[in-house]
Amino acid sequence: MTDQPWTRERVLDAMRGRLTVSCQAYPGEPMRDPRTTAQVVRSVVAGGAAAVRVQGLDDVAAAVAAVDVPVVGLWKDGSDGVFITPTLDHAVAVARAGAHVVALDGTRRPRPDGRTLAGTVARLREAADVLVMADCGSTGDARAAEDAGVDLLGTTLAGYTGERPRTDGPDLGLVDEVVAACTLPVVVEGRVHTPAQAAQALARGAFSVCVGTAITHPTTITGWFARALP
Ligand SMILES: CC(=O)N[C@H](C=O)[C@@H](O)[C@H](O)[C@H](O)COP(=O)(O)O
Repeated sequence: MTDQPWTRERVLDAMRGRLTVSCQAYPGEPMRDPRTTAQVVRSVVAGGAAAVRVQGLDDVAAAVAAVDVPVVGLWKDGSDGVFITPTLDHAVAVARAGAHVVALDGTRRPRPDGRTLAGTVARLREAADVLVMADCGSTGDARAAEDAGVDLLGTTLAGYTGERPRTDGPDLGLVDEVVAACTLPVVVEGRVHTPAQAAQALARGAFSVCVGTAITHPTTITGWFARALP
């Protein structure tokens, strides 16, 4: 629980130049349990995470109760097309679960509820006092999301929407483009697999860097090691 409210300014100050850790287990996985998420969240905060990113309403609520750092919340519904907090209803639910930042699909693809991103952001702000992070897949997405009134631009969907190649590491080319084209803070997210890549991303002018798999997904990390052996 927070002693002081996570105002917009406090959230941005906490994240600026620092590490956000995404703590997600996927449907059917052994760690897919809000209590486990809370333990992982506490562990990464102990290691220096300045903010956490958490998927699912119960997980968001558990994370907010577990740590005193900003919680970026999202609700994944499905795994194809627009699935990261895809509708206004999903976004409002994530905010009501206690997220300080609501991450949502920030692409220009049609949304399942037929709303525009700008309309979604405006209605979400009427319903809750939260920051909004747009998960983008290209510079065009980022420009459109900035115009739509979000607070933060994420490179989360680079390599997942068909507009950019799926690079092995973070898409630093996209980071350069978005930093040059937009004025909002840019969060580098997606395939940041080493501390050096995280530092490189920030050195390119990003506002913050978010790491998921390489810190919190043991099945994938184990696979990297297992496959490296003869
Ligand atoms: C594309 C998509 O669905 N990304 C998701 C968004 O929340 C998560 O599955 C990622 O783990 C997260 O973005 C962090 O990225 P990485 O795990 O590569 O460090």
